[in-house]
Amino acid sequence: MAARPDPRQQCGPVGVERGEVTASGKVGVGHGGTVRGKRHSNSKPPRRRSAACRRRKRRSASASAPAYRDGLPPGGAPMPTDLSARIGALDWPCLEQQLTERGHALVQALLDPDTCAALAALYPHTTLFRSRIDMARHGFGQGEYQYFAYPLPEPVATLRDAFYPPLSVIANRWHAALGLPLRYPAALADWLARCHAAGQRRPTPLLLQYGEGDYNCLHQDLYGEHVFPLQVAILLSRPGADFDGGEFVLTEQRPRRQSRAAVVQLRQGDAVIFAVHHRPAQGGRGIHRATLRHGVSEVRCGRRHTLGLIFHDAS
Ligand SMILES: O=C(O)CCC(=O)C(=O)O
Ligand SMILES: [Fe+2]
Repeated sequence: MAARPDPRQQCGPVGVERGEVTASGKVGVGHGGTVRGKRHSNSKPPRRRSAACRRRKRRSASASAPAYRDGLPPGGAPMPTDLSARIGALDWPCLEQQLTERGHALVQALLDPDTCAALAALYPHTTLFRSRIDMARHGFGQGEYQYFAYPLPEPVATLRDAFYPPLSVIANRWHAALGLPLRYPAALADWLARCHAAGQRRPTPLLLQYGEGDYNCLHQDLYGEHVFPLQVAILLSRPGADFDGGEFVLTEQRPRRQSRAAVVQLRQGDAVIFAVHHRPAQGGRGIHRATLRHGVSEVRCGRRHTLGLIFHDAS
């Protein structure tokens, strides 16, 4: 049978903008600059499981193999040897256009399933991490995440190193467009040296883990005065197989307008690049600052893991 043409907008061989669902509404207004902004109550009414969730629960109860391979040694995740080169070879002009027009861009199938599974399997290796956050305890949502400790394991270090240079070019153009004087150096080490000199020394790349009923409230990942304006999240689990629900959501607030929401449909191994807190947006009266927040809708069933790459370190 002939393959159906993929209606999604292509961004070169790897970067692809997948179809997205957008909606308007009053979401998260008025928390400009709030670190992990909008919070709400964690008490929820009892949930009715969908038939698909019930079927998955029965299947996973009888399955003999775990969803993820376990027991990888620190730094032992298999890394595609060409990962750095592949990131450099992405269609950056196309990704920049998407970022500048919408505040997010999608890179399809950046990591292969084995690498995703190996990364998710790092979660129980607590010695790899500097701290673990219970989201409900902080009012951030429900679920948990851990910040990696330095030295970052592979392929996390390579991913962060390789994404930074092309993103710094975009970040500098955004700053120029917004009339901000700060410019970012071309190498991650130089940017991190600036963060460290200002007391932001703790690594921020993180691994997130969600179970049934978990969610991540809309927030901004700000950890101090020094902010790199773009970040990356990579979905490590398989939607529809490892979990249902749990969609990556972004909201954008423009001056004097209601917020716009976007659901980015990620598949396992896809990376979404997005604005941490602001992006330049073209308005009727010139360029202004749009404010962004991101989060994850409720995971209806199963388990979802994500790798987050944030480029400023934390104080
Ligand atoms: O789990 C997700 O998709 C969101 C992760 C996130 O908030 C982050 O990487 O900063
Ligand atoms: Fe985040």
